Parts: sequence; structure tokens; C-alpha cells
Amino acid sequence: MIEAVGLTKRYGAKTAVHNLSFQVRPGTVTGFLGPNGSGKSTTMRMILGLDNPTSGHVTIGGHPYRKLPNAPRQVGALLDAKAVHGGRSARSHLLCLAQLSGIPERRVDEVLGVVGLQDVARKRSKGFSLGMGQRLGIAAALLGDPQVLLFDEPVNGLDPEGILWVRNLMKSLAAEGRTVFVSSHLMSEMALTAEHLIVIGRGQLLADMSVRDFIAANSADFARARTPDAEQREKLTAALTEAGGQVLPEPDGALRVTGLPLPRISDLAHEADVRLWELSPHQASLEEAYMRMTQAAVDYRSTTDQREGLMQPLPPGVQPPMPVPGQGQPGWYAPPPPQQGGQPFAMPQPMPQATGPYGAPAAPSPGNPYAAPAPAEPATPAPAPAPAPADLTKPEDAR
Ligand SMILES: Nc1ncnc2c1ncn2[C@@H]1O[C@H](COP(=O)(O)OP(=O)(O)OP(=O)(O)O)[C@@H](O)[C@H]1O
Repeated sequence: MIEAVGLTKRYGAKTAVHNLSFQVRPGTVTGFLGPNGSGKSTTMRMILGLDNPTSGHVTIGGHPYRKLPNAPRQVGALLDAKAVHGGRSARSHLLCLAQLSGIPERRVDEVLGVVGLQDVARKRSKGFSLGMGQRLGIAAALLGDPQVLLFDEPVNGLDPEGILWVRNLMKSLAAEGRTVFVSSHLMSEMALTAEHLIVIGRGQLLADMSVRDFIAANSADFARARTPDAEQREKLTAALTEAGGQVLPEPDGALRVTGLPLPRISDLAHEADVRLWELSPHQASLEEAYMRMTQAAVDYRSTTDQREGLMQPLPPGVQPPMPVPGQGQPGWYAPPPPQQGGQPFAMPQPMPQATGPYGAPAAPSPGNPYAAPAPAEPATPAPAPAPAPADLTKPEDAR
């Protein structure tokens, strides 16, 4: 188990981590989430004894990392996959690490096989792609067959097959009773991999709970109800409100209902003699819940690209190049195409389900998703159709 108590790290005037206390338990994958610059890597470095806390402490199995006997056999970590001597082959890099920790040479070949690098084992790592480097970093973490594993952004640069492999690897390591602590910005991946979450923002703890509870606590699931016309919509709104539900209009004319379970909405519609054209559950995703929780703790926000001064006025009489269907304007990026044959209204997004050999869903939805009160503002408005391609032949101020 990893245990942090009052962990604080300051770099001069900058407080990277502030009074952080949490436990990472064995037997489950614990996700470590937070916006850019929130202090995840700093925390991981302190866990591994690479940085000293300004105050507080963190232990692994009751000991600070530096006091663990033969730490590399007990703790494996992927922090920075690029921290490899590029002139060395993958095999000799791992062999050096193994020799330093008294790990037998055959283990090097074992882990090279586990991460799928056996065919390039003797190639210099400086020629490795981002994904190959990640695999080498994971191999190094696995080398000592440790009980505690830390992975900072392990799927960074991996292809879909690699991402699935990492997901299954994390889950199988946890299923063997190991402590697995993994940071990622890929929420959909975290929803499939982690059971428990530690979320930080600006160096402080925002949440320490199961993925299921996190989604339930930070999002409002709702039902969408759709009637054939405005008259029936009004009747339904009145019936649902009288029964204690909260009803908000959706941009497409449907109703967003919270506070009532689906069967009750159906019964109330029936009693009010209202025909339903749609009655569907909308279950929040981990991403939605995460965005909601961390929106106040984001340091780096993008602004709209105005492209000011970049559009060259065409000489008189010159026609602009014609957009190519499906490719957008020549010489410019292609905006997403409008939805083809689109749905007249937004369909609910189901929770992602794990598939493959470890197919159990990691984050089942909460029991009664409609019992939560209506949010002051909708968590996420119903997705609008993708924008039509901008007409780049017009001057900017006409768009
Ligand atoms: N060695 C250092 N010296 C000064 N400031 C640092 C140092 N290391 C980290 N910081 C600062 O501490 C804060 C937390 O950084 P950290 O890398 O831990 O965040 P992070 O959550 O891992 O970010 P990301 O998701 O972008 O990887 C940032 O503001 C960063 O600039």
C-alpha cells in the first residue's frame, strides 16, 4: 500500500502539491487524475524518493522508498519513458537495470517478451518510436516483478492494440493483488481500467473514491422524454413536475427529466394520456464527471484561434480555390463534416464497456440514475450536430 500524509512540495514560490493525504490499496487499479500541472508527476516522484517533500511524508508498505530494502524488487515505475540512454539497446538498458538490482538475466528476456519488444531487443533505443519507448519503460517497471507499480501516462503514444494491452496488463497486475497506481488524461481509458480514483487539482485532493461513486457524485444522470407535439409536451411537463420531477427543455424539443425513475415517467405519461416518442436514459461518463469536478482547477485553457491577419485578400478577379467535398478547403485544414443522415435528436451516450479477455465493466453505472436533483445548469447540453464546414471563401468578419 502507498500512503501519503500531509504531502506538500514547494518549488520556490510555487506550491506544486499541498497537504495531500491518500492511500493506494493493493488489489485494484487506482487512477490518478488531474489537469495539466496539478502535481501528479511531482507526487509520483515523491513516492519514489526522487523528490523530497517540503512537509508531510509518503510511504510504501510503511517505509519511505529510500528505506525499502532492495526497492527495485518491490516497486516498479514508469515515470519518463524517454529517460533511457539512446545509444544502448533495449536489452542492454534492461540488463543494466537488472544487474544493479540483482535480477537474473533471463528476466530481461521475459519482460521484453511481455511488452512485445523481443524482435527489436538488440536495436538502439534512440531509434524507437514513442510507443516503443513506452513499452520499454513498462518493461523496466516490470523487471523486478514488484508488488507496487506506478505508471505515469503509460498509454502515451501507444496504438489501439497497445492501449488495450496496457489496460489488460494493469488489471491483471491488480488482480494478482498488486498495488497499481496509474495517471492518465484519457478518461475513457481510465473508466475502463481503474476501479478507484484519486483526483487532484492545483496540488490539492479533490476526490478519493470509486469510479462509480465519482461519476454519481459529479454528474447528473437524466432521462430524455420526447412527445409528438408541444401540447403533449406541456401536459407531460405538468404531470412530471407535479410528481416531484425536475423538467428542463432540451434544444431539440425533448425534455430532460431528473428526480424520477424511467418507469415512473412512463406511467405518468400514460396516466396523462401523453404519447412518448422517446424515453431514454442518459448516463454520465467519467469524462463528463471529471470535467465538472475539475473545471475550477484548470490552469491552462485554450482560446479560439482567430487567425487574425492570416487570410490574404485575393487580387481582384481571382477566384478562391474550390473546396473539395470531404476534404475541405485546399491548403487549409478540413473541419469535421456535418452529420450524415443524422439523428433528429441526440442519443444518450452509454458508459463505455470493457471488452476482450478482461471484459468485465470497470465502472458500472449507479443504481438509480434518475434520483439525483436537477443541476442548476445542464451538465452537458445535448450534443449539437457537427458544424457545417466554414465558408473560408468569405472574409473573416462575414463568417
Ligand atoms: N522541478 C520543478 N521546479 C519548479 N517547478 C516545478 C518543478 N516540477 C514541477 N513544477 C511545477 O509544479 C507544478 C506541478 O507539476 P507536475 O509536473 O507535477 O504536474 P502534472 O499534474 O504531472 O502535469 P501534467 O499532467 O501536465 O504532466 C507545475 O506548475 C510545474 O510547473
